[in-house]
Amino acid sequence: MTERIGSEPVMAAERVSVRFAVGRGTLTAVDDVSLALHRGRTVALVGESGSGKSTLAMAMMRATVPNEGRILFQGRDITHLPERRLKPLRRHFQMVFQDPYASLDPRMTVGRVIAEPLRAHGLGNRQAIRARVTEVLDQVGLPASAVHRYPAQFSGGQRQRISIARALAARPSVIVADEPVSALDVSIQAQIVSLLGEIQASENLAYLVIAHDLALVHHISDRVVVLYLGRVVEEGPTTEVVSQPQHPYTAALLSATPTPDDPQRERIVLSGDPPSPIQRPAGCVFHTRCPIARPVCATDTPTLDPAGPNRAVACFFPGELASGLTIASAPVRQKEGS
Ligand SMILES: Nc1ncnc2c1ncn2[C@@H]1O[C@H](COP(=O)(O)OP(=O)(O)OP(=O)(O)O)[C@@H](O)[C@H]1O
Repeated sequence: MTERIGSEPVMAAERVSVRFAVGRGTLTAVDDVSLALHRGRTVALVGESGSGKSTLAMAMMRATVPNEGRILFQGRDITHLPERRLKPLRRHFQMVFQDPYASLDPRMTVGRVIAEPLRAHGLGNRQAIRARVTEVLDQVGLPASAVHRYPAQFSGGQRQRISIARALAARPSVIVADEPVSALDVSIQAQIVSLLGEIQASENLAYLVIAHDLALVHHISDRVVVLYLGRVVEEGPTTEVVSQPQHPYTAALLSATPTPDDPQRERIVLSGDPPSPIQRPAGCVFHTRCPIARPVCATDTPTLDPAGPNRAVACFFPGELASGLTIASAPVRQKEGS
């Protein structure tokens, strides 16, 4: 798939950093990350737990204010917009969460759940709201009669359809989906992925999909951004990143993802856990776990440099772990003390 993005992004993060004060220290959750969302396209944000995916998404949704950088919506800087001016814009960006059971209020009927954003934004009278609720229910493949029932009366997949209907109700332009299928049975996952695809096409939506591994990303995204300890280590068109990862961390993530066409793929087992985001390593953030790290990686920080059209990688030795075979022959260095 070639990437030809001429239009202005509907939403963008520009050099965003988010830090939290913890105890006496500072935790850097997101470090100088830029990302652009375009209508009709999906960006997948990938990384281990704690890599900063949700924090970045929250900053883009303006649920938090970044410490540095800018958030743009339709070209407008909304980074420091006060809530009263942000509120009318909020209907344009909606979220779908991992666990539809936890994210849907169990005391509300499905009708109320879906109508809630419409009411909150004053989008129509009772009759118009009812009509819209029926419309989005139909769009997600649920009967109009669902409005009278409660979320608990539905299966996991149906509940995720309800969450999607709720996100769609106010006709947003951006949907952030945080692990939208990982809580669902494998048999249901494909249905929800294809539903999200159909809805994206019919509504021309921009998606940001958060995922901790690359398995889902393959089917759902045009572009992938790989985060490690709050930094982008690699980004590019999904098909290219997945077939030829340039960063050893991406290669490691991919090696953990079984693919039917490459069952022989060797696993790169990364030694140790990610370092604490409070005490981030000097040099390359990944060097303490990197199987190909050299001395320079511990002292100098690689910048995110172009690695082909629409691709970028932050590594002094990009491409060294590009294929399963190379991975297998590369010794995995055990870090002392880990
Ligand atoms: N409100 C907060 N206060 C302090 N630290 C926080 C806060 N929110 C997030 N963090 C920290 O920021 C880092 C990034 O967390 P974040 O939730 O963004 O990662 P993630 O990649 O989304 O992980 P997961 O896949 O587990 O959701 C973590 O170290 C986390 O502990």
